[in-house]
Amino acid sequence: MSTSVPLIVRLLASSVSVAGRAGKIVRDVMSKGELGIVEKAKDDYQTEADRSAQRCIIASLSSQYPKINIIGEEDNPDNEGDVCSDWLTIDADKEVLCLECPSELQGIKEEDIVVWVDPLDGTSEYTQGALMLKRDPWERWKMYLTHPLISIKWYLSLLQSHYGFLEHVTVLIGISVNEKPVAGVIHQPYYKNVGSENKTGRTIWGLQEIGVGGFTPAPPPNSLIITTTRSHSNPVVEKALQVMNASQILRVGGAGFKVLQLLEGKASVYVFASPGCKKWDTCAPEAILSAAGGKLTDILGHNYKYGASEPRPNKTGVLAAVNADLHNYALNRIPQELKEKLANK
Ligand SMILES: Nc1ncnc2c1ncn2[C@@H]1O[C@H](COP(=O)(O)O)[C@@H](O)[C@H]1OP(=O)(O)O
Ligand SMILES: [Mg+2]
Ligand SMILES: [Mg+2]
Ligand SMILES: [Mg+2]
Repeated sequence: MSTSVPLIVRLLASSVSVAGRAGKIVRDVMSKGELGIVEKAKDDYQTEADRSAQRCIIASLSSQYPKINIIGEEDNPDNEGDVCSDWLTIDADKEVLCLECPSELQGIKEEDIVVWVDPLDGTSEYTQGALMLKRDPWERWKMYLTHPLISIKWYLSLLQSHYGFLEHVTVLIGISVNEKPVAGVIHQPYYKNVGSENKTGRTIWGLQEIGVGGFTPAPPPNSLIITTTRSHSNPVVEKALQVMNASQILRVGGAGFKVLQLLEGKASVYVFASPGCKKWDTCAPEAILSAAGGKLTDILGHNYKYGASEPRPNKTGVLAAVNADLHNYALNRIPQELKEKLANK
């Protein structure tokens, strides 16, 4: 790769390639069927796919950019240095390498950059998607035959909903400079490309001032459609949804997938009034959403900072929208007492 390409563009191009490699690891772990689930805390799981994908990403990026501070979600105490050569990816996406460098980022050095890695966003949906894939096809038919009350339609919709969860899984690589997310990658390992392309997965990228790529942006829906958590709700999260006066609420997994829904016109606002998300969940989505003209803040309307010493949790929740007007609308709808409740937690 030519070193005449500006650092931020090279790093984004490398991140696009390595995110695709990590996505293949995520699919391979699922195909082997041994997920190696570990419970890190209540409702907070890690699988072999989270661990391996992170090792692949961090080893690949740090071998090429040794002075960049790379922070990943998972602790891998046993295997930090153990990365097979097949995982080391030094390719760079050719289309991204041709991008212009934003004027503000022309002189930056590796030391100025912090990269936030979520090797698998939507672990809960990944493990639930696995439940259905694991079941033997013959067992499935037996279940149908021995339960005459279960209609084929009902069974197919159940199957679809579990397979559908895998679509929520993403690999996130967020690039921040001076505490601000400036570029990012969302890779969706289970996205099914329709048409002539016979490949699974897609990679979406964004770069400040330059724009977004890897998908076709769509205008927001005509009515207010909110996207929110499906696996980490609580009464405060629900209260913040009720006050929005939305025409529809979509409950899906992962911060990456919810921001994809905003970018693709499936929803207009993402509301999560709870502290569960961390910096690696929001860095890449925020960078891409801002590059597309959207906005992501906490529930109080404040920007998160992405310096290496910042606390990991996004304590005051997530509020994102496809544009500043809708963000403002949603921000004004959230009652002050709810904002205070989160801020004082
Ligand atoms: N209470 C929580 N504990 C751990 N992770 C959380 C929690 N809430 C949210 N997250 C992380 O934020 C992402 C978005 O949340 P949600 O899907 O609930 O909207 C989750 O996929 C998860 O990331 P990850 O799957 O990478 O651990
Ligand atoms: Mg996790
Ligand atoms: Mg995550
Ligand atoms: Mg994760």
